[in-house]
Amino acid sequence: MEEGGEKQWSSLIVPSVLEFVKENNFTTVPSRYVQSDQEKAEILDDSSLSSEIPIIDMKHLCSVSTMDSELKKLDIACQDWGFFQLVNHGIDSSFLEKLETEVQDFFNLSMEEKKKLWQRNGEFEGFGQVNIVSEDQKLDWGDMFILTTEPIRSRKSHLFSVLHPSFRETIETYSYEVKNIAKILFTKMASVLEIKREEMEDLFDDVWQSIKINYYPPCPEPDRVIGLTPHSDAAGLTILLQVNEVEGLQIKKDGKWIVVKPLKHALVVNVGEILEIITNGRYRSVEHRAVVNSDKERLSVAMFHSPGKETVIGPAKSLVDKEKQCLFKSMSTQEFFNAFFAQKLNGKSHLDLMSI
Ligand SMILES: O=C(O)CCC(=O)C(=O)O
Ligand SMILES: [Fe+2]
Repeated sequence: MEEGGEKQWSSLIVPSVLEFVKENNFTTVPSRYVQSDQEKAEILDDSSLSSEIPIIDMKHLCSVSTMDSELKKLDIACQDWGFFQLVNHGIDSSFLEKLETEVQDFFNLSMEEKKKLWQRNGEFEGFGQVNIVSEDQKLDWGDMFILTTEPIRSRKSHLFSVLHPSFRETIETYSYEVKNIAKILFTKMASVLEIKREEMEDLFDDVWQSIKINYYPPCPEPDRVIGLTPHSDAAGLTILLQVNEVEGLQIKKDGKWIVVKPLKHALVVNVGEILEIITNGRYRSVEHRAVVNSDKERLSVAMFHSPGKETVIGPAKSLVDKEKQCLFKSMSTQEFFNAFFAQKLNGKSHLDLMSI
């Protein structure tokens, strides 16, 4: 669907899982949410590696005496894991608590209130789902709300204006703070990879940031459903807050699923496909998923950071000049996203589109 010359990644409209849970007394999950045994049996969970997911300290990254060793840790985290937990990031704890409470209140709004914020036909932002391309596709056990936060000119006023003013202000502040963290991380990564600083800055100067709030209701048969289908993020960098400290996020490492244990107020940072492309494959965008449980709801807030829609993405020139081998094609962020959202989530399969 085209609007103002921009492609909208329309997804089929699906019912709210939270509403279903609230309105029905049930013990068996509707078939549309039941995953095939094949999908589930494939890989085992492994909790022993959870504690090895790297933790990066932002203060160490930014202070002269500790910078070098923390940069090394960052580099290894992005190469070997594609994921790390960021601590001492500078966002105030009391602010994060406010955000967490408001996010919870937001999903508890009445259905009537939520309808004002539902995806309009063919639109991507608002309450709803993404990557739903057919009526018989299995659905995830979760609801989501998506909003573009940057650039400010791209904000959808019909959604922003309906948000409660206090929540709107919280989202604006959070968006600003997280954007700055993302920009610092991009610069640090450029320095350790010896990508020219200006080249990285130019890519993310007009950063395109969106917020996605995920809500996974409890499920009486958690092992038969999936909260969020295995995927890797299309973005450059995702910065995620595990809101209510309920486990659910898992990343795939060496064929096993590893839990990313919630650390209070730490930010989970992961490399997305665009960063894998820019770094010519040095940094890896890793497959991850969210599982649900039988008695606790789970919430997370993801912030995605990508180059502006018209910006051309491809392996950084200053890197390829040295490495002499270019692994990916170049295309605009918009074209890359068009391809990403035209299909259902399926691990990392769409990165193949960019491979040379
Ligand atoms: O809920 C989570 O922890 C994962 C969310 C996620 O991967 C996403 O929104 O892309
Ligand atoms: Fe993700």
